[in-house]
Amino acid sequence: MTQLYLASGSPRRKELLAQTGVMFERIAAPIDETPQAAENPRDYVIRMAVEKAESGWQHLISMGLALKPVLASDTSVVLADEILGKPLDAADAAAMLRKLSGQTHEVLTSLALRDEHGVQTRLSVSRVTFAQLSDAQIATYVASGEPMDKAGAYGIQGLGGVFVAHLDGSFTGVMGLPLHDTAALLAQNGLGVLAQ
Ligand SMILES: Cc1cn([C@H]2C[C@H](O)[C@@H](COP(=O)(O)OP(=O)(O)OP(=O)(O)O)O2)c(=O)[nH]c1=O
Repeated sequence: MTQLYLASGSPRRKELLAQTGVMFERIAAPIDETPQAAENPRDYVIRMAVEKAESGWQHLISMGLALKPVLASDTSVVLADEILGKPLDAADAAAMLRKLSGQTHEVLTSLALRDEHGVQTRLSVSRVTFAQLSDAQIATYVASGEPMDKAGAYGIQGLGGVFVAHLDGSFTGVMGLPLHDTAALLAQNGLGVLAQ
């Protein structure tokens, strides 16, 4: 029986949430992901997860579905206060990877859990150091297609993992859903193995 709804179209989040053993269904939660002028990156990722969870909650109400908690998340790559979202095209992906080359950036992944009492949030912060990348390596990686639907134009769980020289934080957080933080948030609501 469904215990939770996941308001996300991300295949990574579906796969990671399944690892927690909680029974869930996915629902769509389309929102406008444009950052506000001068918005702090941490405020931005939290706001995105809250808006996705709220959109999912309103969807349950409008469809007359059973009201179960709605989980949503957002991931941004932040380099020196610049938010790198998903690349617009191959040229944008290559430009992001040139910026990340040889540098340490932060990956922020927010969580929001909406239920009848309101919304609870968490933020996972990881620091990722990229090796120095050559133009040829960037071109080959962009041609693989992997960067296109990912924040910062890379996937640590795929070929992009070979560029990661060092990680200080949560691997699953960088991938899009920090498993421990997610399980801890669910446990506060009596769900999942950490609630036992
Ligand atoms: C940095 C990084 C990001 N990503 C992915 C995770 C997210 O799916 C995506 C960031 O975009 P998001 O806007 O956080 O999520 P999304 O649009 O893919 O899905 P949703 O429907 O939940 O809004 O980048 C990886 O898969 N691996 C990585 O190493």
